[in-house]
Amino acid sequence: MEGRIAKALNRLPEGFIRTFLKDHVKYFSVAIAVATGYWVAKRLYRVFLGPTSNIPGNFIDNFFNLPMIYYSWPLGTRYKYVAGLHRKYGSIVRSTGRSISVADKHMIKQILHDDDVPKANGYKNFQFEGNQTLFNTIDKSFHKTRRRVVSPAFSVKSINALETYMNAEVNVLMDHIRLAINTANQHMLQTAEIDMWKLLQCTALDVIGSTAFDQSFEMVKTGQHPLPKAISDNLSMSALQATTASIPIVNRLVTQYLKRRRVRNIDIGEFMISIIEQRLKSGKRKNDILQILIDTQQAELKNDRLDNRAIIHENILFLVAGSETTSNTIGFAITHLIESPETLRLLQQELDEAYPRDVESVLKHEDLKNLPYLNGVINETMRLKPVAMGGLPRQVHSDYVLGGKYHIPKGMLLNSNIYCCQTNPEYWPEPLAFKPERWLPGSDIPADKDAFFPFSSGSRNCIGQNFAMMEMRLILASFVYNFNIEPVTESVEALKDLRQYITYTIASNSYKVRVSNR
Ligand code: HEM
Repeated sequence: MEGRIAKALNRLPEGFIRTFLKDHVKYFSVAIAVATGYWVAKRLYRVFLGPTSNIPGNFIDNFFNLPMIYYSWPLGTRYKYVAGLHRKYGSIVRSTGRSISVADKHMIKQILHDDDVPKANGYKNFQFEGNQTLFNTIDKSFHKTRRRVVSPAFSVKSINALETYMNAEVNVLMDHIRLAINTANQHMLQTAEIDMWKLLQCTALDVIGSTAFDQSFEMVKTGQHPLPKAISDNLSMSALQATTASIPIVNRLVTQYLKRRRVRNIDIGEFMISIIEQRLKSGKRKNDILQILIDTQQAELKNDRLDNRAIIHENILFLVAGSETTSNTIGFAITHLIESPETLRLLQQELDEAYPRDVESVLKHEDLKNLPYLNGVINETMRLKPVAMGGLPRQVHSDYVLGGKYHIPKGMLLNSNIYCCQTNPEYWPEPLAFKPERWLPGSDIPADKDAFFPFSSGSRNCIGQNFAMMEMRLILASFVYNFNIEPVTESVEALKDLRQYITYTIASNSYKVRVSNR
């Protein structure tokens, strides 16, 4: 060792430093050996003797604590790696030196619900220009107030008032598909090929535009609008920022690049402020989410008022949180129905019984919400394809005991892995099979509702879940009620590459189907 260090020092340029180091090469070697020994011992201690050593995991991961990007390559595939660890080691695993993944239903309930462990610091990466929102804040007291103020917009009464807006957009989608079929028929084709994945994304954006501020983006009709594009650019950049968080130099470069890009994306703020100003100037009241947020400005308590900036950022959040989440879930439901034609037949049968085909009728949420098979299809899709496939990261700010026996040191991440819990064979017979009948009353293989967290749980659960369920029921039911659906060969291939970027999705962002009128 000493000889090797001496040789290496010979390569340094002549001068004081080289002479000094060469004169003291012995001490220098000892210092390096001590530092390396300490580093190795510390890591070995963490793996074999430290407080989390009773939690199994991969030795290399825990010893080196490699940056997250290492496990996330190709981008968006980290969830597969962690699922593999759960398959190998069980319901609780160390997924890196600093992070623990949990797929045990009792422990997830403890983390998210009972102890309400705070969101991980990484959520700050999603704060556009430092603005806190319901989703990205890690400050509990900010969250408590903001949630109380925003909640009326998502009450059952408010959501019911949004059905008209949603139905208008669903009709646009149905007309669009009928037109595609008519055009195909004119060309002597019996079915039309449509990219359902993209169409659903467009529909979800139109729905959120109309319900949030009474302004459809007309994405289904025109295929584009600058606002969703600017928001999705910002979001994918934030994801990159989060993934590089543990490599400070790369993270700093990414952050600087983002700042420049965001300045170019200034139109987001301008677009939103003009909508708010138009609303205030017109003096007309609407039934949308924006109206409820604007109304808070008359609240008695100062803390309960949302200024324009807060309204803008919460609305941007709804656009992000409320679009691909629902569209991808409906999209995945369609992929499952196509893969299993009997489930599609049963769903169509249920809808036909509710709305006999010889009577012209409009599908209403009041009826749809009580259709057991429709709800079974949606729940089963969210079980196997949860939006938050990668889990829900929380961070303990003081030493913490999980499940009565795991000692988690301050600063560690606890990731509630809802996918691995929702496919945990301890709770779900035939865990990977798509079986909507699990959710029917009296089923032989009843769903374990305590092991089902698609909308999370506790104070940070999804505020938009009633909204999402209404939208998903309306769109999915209308689609399968009106059309026959068949797969396209390339789409079967597309399903082989699924990724978790922000939400769980198909890597090619495309899923084509053949449709004809029923
Ligand atoms: C299938 C549809 C949806 C699913 C599966 C879903 C799932 C989730 C999950 C798992 C969380 C917790 C995230 C975390 O802890 O990191 C969440 C939070 C949130 N979601 Fe959803 N979501 C859906 C649709 C929506 C819609 C339609 C909206 C709004 C229009 C929405 C708005 C929000 C907001 C604002 C939060 C943050 C709530 C808080 O921290 O107080 N979501 N969602």
